[in-house]
Amino acid sequence: MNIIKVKDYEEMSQKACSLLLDVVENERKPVLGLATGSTPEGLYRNLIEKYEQHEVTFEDTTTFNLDEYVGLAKDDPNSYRYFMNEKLFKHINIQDENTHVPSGVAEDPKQECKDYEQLIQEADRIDIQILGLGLNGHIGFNEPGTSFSSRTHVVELDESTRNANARFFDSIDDVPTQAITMGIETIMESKSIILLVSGANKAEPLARLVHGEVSEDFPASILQTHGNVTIIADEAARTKIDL
Ligand SMILES: N[C@@H]1[C@@H](O)[C@H](O)[C@@H](COP(=O)(O)O)O[C@@H]1O
Repeated sequence: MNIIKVKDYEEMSQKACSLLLDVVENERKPVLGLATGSTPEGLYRNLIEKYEQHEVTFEDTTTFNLDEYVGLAKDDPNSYRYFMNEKLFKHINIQDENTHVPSGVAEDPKQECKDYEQLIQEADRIDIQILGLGLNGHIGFNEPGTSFSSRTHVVELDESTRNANARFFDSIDDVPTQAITMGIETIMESKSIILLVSGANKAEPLARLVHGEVSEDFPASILQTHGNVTIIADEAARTKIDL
């Protein structure tokens, strides 16, 4: 794993933006894997800025998001589809039909997972996948214990994950109990992966990811076995790693 050391959140976001733009500029039909949460917001702000400065076009870009809450519709401000529309898609020239987020309100969530997986397979590959890091080592919404050979599936969210994400909702009771997430094997098939890590609360999980054993108890540890992973970590997140 390649680790890029940056000073702070803003530098992490800029660095991630330039790596992503390399792909968008050099692939004929770029396929991006995108994430939600607080961590990639700065990256999206940087991408919008580059677009507004006419430095990039997204007209041939396709995107696949990692996950979505079950039960939240696309116009629910806490849905990840809403997040992506507001934080990125509506500000750039990407075509609506080329942006993919699993539906949280599909009548049959299991079928939705199959259809989503199928779409990813049809796109052939994800050129670059952006990941954040959950405090318990989750990637996407793949909680501890998820099989490394999982494909897109429905998950029960850990109480700790619901608590960590409760800050976005009125109360913990409003946080959905289930989500649809790309599987670990699906994520691992991406040609390249960029993991963004910022802030002191991520220092412990980052250390376990880098130095710990590869185990389904800590899903992000699988990244040690991928041939093209870049971790961009700021100072606060790096206090417990030895590099
Ligand atoms: N499902 C998302 C993940 O995709 C995200 O990477 C992680 C960290 O979130 P944050 O970036 O807000 O710390 O938790 C959320 O639950």
